[in-house]
Amino acid sequence: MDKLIISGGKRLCGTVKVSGAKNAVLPIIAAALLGTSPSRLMETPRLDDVRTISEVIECLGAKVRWEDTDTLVVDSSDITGCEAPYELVRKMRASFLVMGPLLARTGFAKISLPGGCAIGTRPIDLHLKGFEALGAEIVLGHGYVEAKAPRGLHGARIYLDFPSVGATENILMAAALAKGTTVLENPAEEPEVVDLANFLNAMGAKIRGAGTNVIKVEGVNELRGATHTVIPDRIEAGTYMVGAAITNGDVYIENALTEHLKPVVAKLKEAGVRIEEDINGVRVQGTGFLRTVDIKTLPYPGFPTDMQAQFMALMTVAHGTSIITETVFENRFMHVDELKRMGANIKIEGRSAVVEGVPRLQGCPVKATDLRAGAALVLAGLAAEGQTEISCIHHIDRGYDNLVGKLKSLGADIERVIG
Ligand SMILES: CC(=O)N[C@H]1[C@@H](OP(=O)(O)OP(=O)(O)OC[C@H]2O[C@@H](n3ccc(=O)[nH]c3=O)[C@H](O)[C@@H]2O)O[C@H](CO)[C@@H](O)[C@@H]1O
Ligand SMILES: C=C(OP(=O)(O)O)C(=O)O
Repeated sequence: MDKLIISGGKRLCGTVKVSGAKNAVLPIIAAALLGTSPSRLMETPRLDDVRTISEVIECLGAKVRWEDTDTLVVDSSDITGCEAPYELVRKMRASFLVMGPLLARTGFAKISLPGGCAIGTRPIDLHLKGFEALGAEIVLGHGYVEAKAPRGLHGARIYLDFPSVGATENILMAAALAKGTTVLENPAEEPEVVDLANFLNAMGAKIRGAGTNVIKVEGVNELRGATHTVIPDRIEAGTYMVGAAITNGDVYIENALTEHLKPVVAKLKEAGVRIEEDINGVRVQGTGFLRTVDIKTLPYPGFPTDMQAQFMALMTVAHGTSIITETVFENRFMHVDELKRMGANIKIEGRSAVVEGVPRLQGCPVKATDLRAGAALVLAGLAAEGQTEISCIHHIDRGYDNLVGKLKSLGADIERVIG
């Protein structure tokens, strides 16, 4: 098992470019299954999750190849299968996003029930509610979900009890080929949903209102492949912004869209971090003094849950007390125990963590429990006194493209030790 070894205390300085968004490209790769001709996806990040979902759609008969460093070509002209196996779906929940396209394209889909993961049970009831509303028959059994629509799908009015990102995306992909009009109420409004809708429209879909609280879809008979540039990863960008702040550094994050990061920018400014936004990115400078601030995670446009762990790492070395409340997932404080091993002073009270800032963290061996918890430990290690050794870094490999290379280019003392 590989590990990361970080010697803390180095200021991050310089320029880093943000890669394409994991949470945009995964549904977009799934959506390419709808196309009867090849799609070219530019700014595709080199992530384990991209490899996993590529394996899933190859199981279904799609052909996937890299055209150059960051362009992925997906050819789903011939779909030969309708079943996504457990060993792939369990690796990455987002594999479940192939259900909507498969159902719409072939009238049948059999997908392994996605397990939960460290951050919560992560059910799929809203996905299935949407598919049934569109006319699919759903059968659960033997760890699989089967969806059948032999006569095709039809439009429907669907209300989501919670603005689930995945359910919104799965339903949009299914509705794109349904007969008639679908109205989706209370959908997720994340930028990644908008990017998916833009890709689907480039394929010939008729989707209006993505990014608002009502989305309308006019079903069409066929979708063709399209060329699309994936939006920058706002969570990767936010992670490097916190990296600059926690090391009292000075980092220009190229390609960052701060429009997608308003709550993170606002909270970093409240904490005393200097932020200069421009059309090509954002400059983040530490000011030598960090104030604690309170955060509460919410669906977009609220503070993103995917930035909660990273921000908590920052608050562990700020002056004062911070209350961090996680409202989206029921178990997303797995990083707390590991940060406490490094000397952080954190108490969990229900869905909130009370963080008392300490002067400095101490490097030590810690374990990544999930993707963003791992990112938080990297940030803590960059600021800590001494050496931090992070194990189980396969979690981190899911969502950060060339993390070690990018941090090294900013002056971090970090090595990946092959285990
Ligand atoms: C690949 C991808 O895009 N992952 C993101 C996506 O995950 P994902 O799409 O899984 O997250 P959801 O928005 O669906 O989940 C949010 C909440 O809704 C609940 N829920 C979800 C579906 C459902 O059918 N029933 C239900 O109750 C979940 O348990 C969770 O408590 O959005 C999350 C919330 O922004 C992010 O943290 C993830 O990084
Ligand atoms: C939770 C995340 O991703 P996933 O939904 O793929 O687990 C994340 O990106 O923080």
